[in-house]
Amino acid sequence: MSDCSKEVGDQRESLSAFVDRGDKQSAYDKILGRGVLVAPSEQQYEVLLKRLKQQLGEGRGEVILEIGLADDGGENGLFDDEMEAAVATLQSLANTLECSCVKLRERKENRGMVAQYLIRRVLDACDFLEIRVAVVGNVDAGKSTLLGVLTHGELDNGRGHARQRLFRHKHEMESGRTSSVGNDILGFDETGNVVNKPEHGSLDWVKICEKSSKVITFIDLAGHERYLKTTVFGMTGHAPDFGMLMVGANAGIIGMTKEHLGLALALSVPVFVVVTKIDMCPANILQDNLKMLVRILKSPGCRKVPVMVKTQDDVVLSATNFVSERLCPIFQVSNVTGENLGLLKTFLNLLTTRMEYHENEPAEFQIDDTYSVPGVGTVVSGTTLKGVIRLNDTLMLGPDPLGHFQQIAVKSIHRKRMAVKEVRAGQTASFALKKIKRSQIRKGMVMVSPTLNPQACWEFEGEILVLHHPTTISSRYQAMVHCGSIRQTASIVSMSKECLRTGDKALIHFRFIKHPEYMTAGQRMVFREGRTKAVGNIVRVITHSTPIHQNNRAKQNKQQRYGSGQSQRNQTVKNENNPDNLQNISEVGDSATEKTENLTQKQGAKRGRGRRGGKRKSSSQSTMGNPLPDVTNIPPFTVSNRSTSKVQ
Ligand SMILES: Nc1nc2c(ncn2[C@@H]2O[C@H](COP(=O)(O)OP(=O)(O)OP(=O)(O)O)[C@@H](O)[C@H]2O)c(=O)[nH]1
Repeated sequence: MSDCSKEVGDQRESLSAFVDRGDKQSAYDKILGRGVLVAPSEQQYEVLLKRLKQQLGEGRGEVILEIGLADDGGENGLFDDEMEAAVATLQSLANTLECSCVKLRERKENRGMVAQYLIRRVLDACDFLEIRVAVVGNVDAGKSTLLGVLTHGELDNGRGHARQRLFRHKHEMESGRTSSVGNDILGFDETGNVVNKPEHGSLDWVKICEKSSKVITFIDLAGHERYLKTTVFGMTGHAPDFGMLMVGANAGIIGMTKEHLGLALALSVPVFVVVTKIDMCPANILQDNLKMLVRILKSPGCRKVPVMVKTQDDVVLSATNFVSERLCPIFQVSNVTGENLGLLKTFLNLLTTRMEYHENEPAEFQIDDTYSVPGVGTVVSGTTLKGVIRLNDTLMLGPDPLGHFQQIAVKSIHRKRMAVKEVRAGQTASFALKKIKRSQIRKGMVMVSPTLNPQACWEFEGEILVLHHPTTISSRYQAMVHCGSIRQTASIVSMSKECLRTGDKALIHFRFIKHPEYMTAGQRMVFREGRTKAVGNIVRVITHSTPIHQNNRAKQNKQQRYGSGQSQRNQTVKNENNPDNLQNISEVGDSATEKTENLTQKQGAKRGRGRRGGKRKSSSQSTMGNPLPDVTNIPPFTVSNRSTSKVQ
């Protein structure tokens, strides 16, 4: 048995198990057992049909079933003729429900064979299941290259050939570095075949979507520390279902790898790892780097169960158990020879969305970008978080700098550049809006159902865990709040503890410094500045009927006058805590490279202070306990900076 089978073997789903989960008093009891599909009676067939339909609904159109397992602890497996009959029944059930039925794997058990099948609904041309995968990892790990190879079906030459198709900016072409949040798609049809067919080097997204039952959207994030702000925004604002952490086989866990892993963990995004460049890495170095990776994943900060994926069986087992968040499948691939890319594709084909969907919930859509399209007008893109949004629906767009929401009509809807009539929770989309200028909209705004009667907030309370801070955090500290597609500096008004160090938890009262935002209790948030990072949940949103900004400014000015002394005191406090949390990731395998990096960072910070003459800082650059930024210089009610370029 492989490592993978050992790790996840006990969690296997079987058809009998899922039937067993139903109402015990109903007819399900009578159809339990290994032979349930072999020769079902008419009544049993109807019950199976009903259960399969329900299961497909829960799985947003697909389910993986295992046939031949005994439900009573008896002997597993079906004889050949029994298996044939069972598969015929399953095929017939699938056909009745307009689904495909594809064998994923089979294995020999003590009595006979056990097999796993993927049942996937055949969707019409306008519909497809969408899974979002955030691609993270250090510079040069091969992120853009892997995406180029997967989406364009052409191997790389080891010198940056495949990634050229994905770069969006001239400077990216020249430097070979990703700096923006990019989207690439990979479509699978109902039988799991890749549908991407580039024509003259470019992909027609509409064609891919029309032919696909499932579309994987890769959110390609920058690996360089300089673009960390954009990477954090990609992880929070684009609501990924999964994170794909890329590691270069030669380089191992260096630079931003741990930072990105920590971010995914903090946001509870399940992660799988792809080790690239195995074609050019000496075996001993690969083994050393894999050992280090496994050590980090198992460390108290991560508490993952790493699993090397080497066979088709491993793929199915890890994909079916992946939602558990603890499992961390590891792939070893080469973008040049194509080794193991087939396993990775099968895995991607089997991933299921994590976002729940309830048709009757009021709609909520978060905006992560805005465009002005000639002939169309203002277009916003983002993710549907709840409910359904249909063509010509009227929604509330906001909040504006005064905290107001305005009614807005949806003129047209696109999913992956394909015109559709509706979008549901978990799906990304672009809307053309009527009678609104692009300058009136910014990232972080929402469009919600009028029934929600949305309220904007300047202040909120969050329960926060400090993952890393060199000294202590106290009231008046300012840093960037990332929450969904919100990205704004907030200051700490008060805390349930006097000061916070690495590993501390506290209830914190925050206040945004520029404009009010729309938030809801329960949302995950990241509070960060450089490598200082705190994560947590919004527990209370404090809404005010009138803007409190002006009052706050007076208060903040006062605080600013007294802030500096306090900050100097704080800076001298040394962190002595060593809690069992995410910060431990950085303690595993600290290398000389990292130390050099930290040093460079510190020197950079010093240089930065020198340049600014140690006085005024921009809000996003403020450091803990240092004087607050000059809020008087921020115009009271202006729309925040909205750059058209995504480079940050
Ligand atoms: N030999 C070999 N080279 C690879 C492989 N994958 C990527 N490369 C090369 O590694 C270099 C860096 O790859 P990129 O895809 O740009 O790395 P990245 O992680 O996207 O880097 P950023 O965009 O800066 O974050 C390129 O020259 C690729 O051709 C691989 O599997 N084998």
